Amino acid sequence: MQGLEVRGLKKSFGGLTVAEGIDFDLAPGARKALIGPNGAGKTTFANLVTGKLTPTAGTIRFDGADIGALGESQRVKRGIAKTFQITTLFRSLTVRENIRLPILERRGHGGRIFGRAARDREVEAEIEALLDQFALLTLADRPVQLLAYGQQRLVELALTLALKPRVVILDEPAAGVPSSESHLILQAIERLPGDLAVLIIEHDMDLVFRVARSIVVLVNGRILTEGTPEQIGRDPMVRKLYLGESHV
Ligand SMILES: Nc1ncnc2c1ncn2[C@@H]1O[C@H](COP(=O)(O)OP(=O)(O)OP(=O)(O)O)[C@@H](O)[C@H]1O
Repeated sequence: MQGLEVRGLKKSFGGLTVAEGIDFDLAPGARKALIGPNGAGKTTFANLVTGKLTPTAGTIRFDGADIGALGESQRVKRGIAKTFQITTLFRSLTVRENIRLPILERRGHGGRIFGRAARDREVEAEIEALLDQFALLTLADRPVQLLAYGQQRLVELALTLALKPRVVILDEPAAGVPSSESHLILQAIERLPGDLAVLIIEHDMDLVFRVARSIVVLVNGRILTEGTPEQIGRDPMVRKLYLGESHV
């Protein structure tokens, strides 16, 4: 299968099992959300997929290949990326300078085929395209620390996309973003490449229901149910356990 294929995933910390029997698929072009109460195991699941954590049991395959033994940076090279956190941005550098860093990293600073000038032009063209995609062109030469919080989160997304991932995990992209800026996040997600597989972990149900075509509900480390937003919205168990009647 193309994309991500997780089977029987389990993670225990000592006697505490925080993921159990998780089967999960993410195909190219997917727009899937992972929701669940605090402590359900969402971040743990994301960290198992990126390789930050090692599973206790289970398999993770990408495009049919077992990637369970690969470390985090090897998985990034294969195309599996999780959003950068604002804390990883260089706050005194400009937006453009920040975006340049992962591009150079991805390209391995290599210049064996092209001359330096041609290579630089390619890098700058990539930066411009990302600035444009994330509506950051007018802010390109401003230090990140002077940007509004929602705009800083857009820079995070741009940095992640600079890695040219095929799977991207958006870990609470709207967390801390004031409602006056949340449309920026929604627009940015809507403008992600169509063939990119997107998994969004988010507590903001408005955002989840707008973006996701499929929603997975995690409770106590297990998948409770998976379905379309319409199915999840009217699932009585989900309403009772998590969403609360007022949300749907
Ligand atoms: N390194 C660790 N050692 C021990 N327990 C951990 C560790 N990391 C996470 N846990 C536990 O695993 C459970 C799941 O945590 P996790 O952060 O994955 O949940 P979550 O669904 O992402 O929660 P939230 O929505 O609050 O971010 C929690 O009970 C947490 O205390």
